[in-house]
Amino acid sequence: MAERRIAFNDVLFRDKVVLVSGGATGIGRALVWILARSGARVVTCGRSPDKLDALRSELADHGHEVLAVPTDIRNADAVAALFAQMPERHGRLDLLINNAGGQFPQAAIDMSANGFRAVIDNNLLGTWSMMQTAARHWRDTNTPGSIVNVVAVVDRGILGAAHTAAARAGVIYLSKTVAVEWMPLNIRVNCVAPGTIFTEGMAGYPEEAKKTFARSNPMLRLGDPWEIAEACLFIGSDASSFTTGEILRVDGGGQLWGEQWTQGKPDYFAG
Ligand SMILES: CCCCCCCCC/C=C/C(=O)SCCNC(=O)CCNC(=O)[C@H](O)C(C)(C)COP(=O)(O)OP(=O)(O)OC[C@H]1O[C@@H](n2cnc3c(N)ncnc32)[C@H](O)[C@@H]1OP(=O)(O)O
Ligand SMILES: NC(=O)C1=CN([C@@H]2O[C@H](COP(=O)(O)OP(=O)(O)OC[C@H]3O[C@@H](n4cnc5c(N)ncnc54)[C@H](OP(=O)(O)O)[C@@H]3O)[C@@H](O)[C@H]2O)C=CC1
Repeated sequence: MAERRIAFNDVLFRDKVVLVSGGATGIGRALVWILARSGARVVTCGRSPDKLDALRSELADHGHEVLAVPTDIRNADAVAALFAQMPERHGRLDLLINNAGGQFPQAAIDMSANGFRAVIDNNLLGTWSMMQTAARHWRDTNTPGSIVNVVAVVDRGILGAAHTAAARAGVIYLSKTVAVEWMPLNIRVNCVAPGTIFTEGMAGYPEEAKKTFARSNPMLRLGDPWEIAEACLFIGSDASSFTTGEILRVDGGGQLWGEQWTQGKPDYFAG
């Protein structure tokens, strides 16, 4: 990631301040790298301090300074404390990328109330807390802003992940709503919907399912975190100044062709 080619020029984010949630691994880590190399001042968060320390030192080895603050996005006080650090450190915020999130694969019929709620809490309520806190910051400082929410492709549901399908659909329609409500505040709100992307997050999925993931799109391959990061950069930056309320699917065409069973394909659908 220290060397990989970037599709955009290196002035697009020069001196911009960008907050990326969940930056220590996977798509978030690619985002932190690409933004740091594009001249942005990057702030990130995550629950695990160890993972954030590793990220910080990896970037420092290449001359990039990243502010990485242990924060659970489900905790409103922690989110407020995170935002309070930014003006102190960087003076402002230009872009928020809500990438933190996740779920576990399970048949909907077996989900416990608490398991369902945990995924809604993480992906819908946590993301909303970040969005609203950022919008209040931009309103109170009378400065423009941009939000990118990393969601998922929900057009055909997400088999074996009903809780996250519900949460992501919630984020998408929340985004469309505030894209209009917050335009008087000069805040753009867009979503990037990744298809199946090879990240550390895949560790929680059964081997039987992982073997079939490449057939979830007509490219017959998994996506790379860098491919999602570049899409987030495009839609979050001034390169997309006339775009708001949009969903950019980056899924190798998976919304058109392919099957994705997060727990393996049931016999009923085989053959
Ligand atoms: C986008 C789609 C692409 C799907 C497409 C497939 C492509 C795969 C590629 C990867 C896609 C990714 O999104 S990768 C991102 C993956 N990363 C993550 O998921 C990290 C973040 N996730 C999490 O932290 C957890 O999954 C989450 C549940 C949301 C939050 O955790 P908590 O600490 O709050 O949870 P806990 O307190 O431990 O548990 C709360 C309840 O959830 C239940 N629970 C927790 N894990 C469970 C499990 N594996 N199986 C059953 N049930 C589980 C517990 O039993 C509890 O219920 P009770 O027992 O009833 O109390
Ligand atoms: N990979 C894929 O195929 C797809 C991924 N996505 C979504 O893209 C995003 C990134 O996923 P990916 O990179 O694959 O997965 P990872 O598990 O690698 O990354 C998720 C990151 O979010 C952080 N995180 C999770 N919950 C919280 C929380 N409550 N507060 C703060 N940080 C949190 C994690 O760190 P920590 O555990 O330390 O908190 C972790 O670094 C997620 O929202 C994911 O669901 C969507 C579609 C497909």
